[in-house]
Amino acid sequence: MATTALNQAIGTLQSHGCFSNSGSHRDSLNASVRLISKGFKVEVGLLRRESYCSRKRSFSLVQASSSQTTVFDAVSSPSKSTSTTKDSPKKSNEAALILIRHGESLWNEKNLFTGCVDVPLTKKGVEEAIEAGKRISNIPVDMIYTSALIRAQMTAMLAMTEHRRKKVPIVMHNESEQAKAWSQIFSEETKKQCIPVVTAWQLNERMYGELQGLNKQETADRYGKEQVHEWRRSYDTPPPNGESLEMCAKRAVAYFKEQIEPQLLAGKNVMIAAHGNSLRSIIMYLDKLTSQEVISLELSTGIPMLYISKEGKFIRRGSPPAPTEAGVYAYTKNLAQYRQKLDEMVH
Ligand SMILES: O=C(O)[C@@H](CO)OP(=O)(O)O
Repeated sequence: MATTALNQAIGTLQSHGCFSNSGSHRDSLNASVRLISKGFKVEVGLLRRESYCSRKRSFSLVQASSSQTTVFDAVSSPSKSTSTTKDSPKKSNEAALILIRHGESLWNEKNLFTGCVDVPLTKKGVEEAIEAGKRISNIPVDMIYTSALIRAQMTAMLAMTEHRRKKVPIVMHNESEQAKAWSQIFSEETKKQCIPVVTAWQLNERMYGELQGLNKQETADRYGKEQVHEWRRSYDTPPPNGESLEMCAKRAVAYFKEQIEPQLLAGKNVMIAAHGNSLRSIIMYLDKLTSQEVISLELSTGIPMLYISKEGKFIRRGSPPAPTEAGVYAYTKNLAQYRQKLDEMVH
């Protein structure tokens, strides 16, 4: 294999802008993440919070370290207001966090290592994104973060076509002063009906180095199943000239802490559309998984997962099975009230 310098590759990455439904889920709609760790199996879903409780895990998190960016001022968000609004019935430091891995891409379909190669969704991926949107259609979304890659962006946009609030997701363009100026909105009323979409290369898929474009099965045949599994799932072994999960976490989790966590702490409801490994690293942080536990964390394409951010802690609420699932709204008073408002608006 060629010896491209990793730093060079990461530099390139900076310049441009996963849940397998494995195993025997009793309810496949309910399945979001399957974690098998050191001889015990934890299936996390809406109705399986007890699994995590039984592990006696604490969900407390480190407080966010930096202040909010000004990007979001371009489009106002309901939960920013201190008064009761249509979208956020009650001001609170509680917020919903939806994580979603992109729908199936053309290279997922072909079983090729994709990494930072910018591949679009398949028709099935488009359908998965729409289905995911239905499942979160009653959950408030004030801010959307996606990677710089089209498969995550398509997923976010397609999912939002199903949202009952019918706000318009608007991609923020802050790459230059001109881009910023040329994409301004001059109606406060219109701004209120928009959701800012922030694209960030830091949320990109892990850079897969010299595996990008190779067939996963053929690579396993050539280098051995164990070696390829280590490249794909271990925490600190990078694929040749690529990023390990640890390296991916350095940028993805840092971005989450610096940019996204302050939004959640301010009560904004956030959706993140990203990738198998960038999301694995974020989930590792949210759920305080060890480098051993994360090895077994598998994410399927197009399955949304919900967390509630409250008082600096993240509470995993699994994957909303359907928009009408009563349990979704039993999570918090705020979500129930939000849904009630949506019902009133629609009827
Ligand atoms: O090819 C990739 O970019 C990723 C996600 O599809 O693969 P893996 O499951 O090996 O992390």
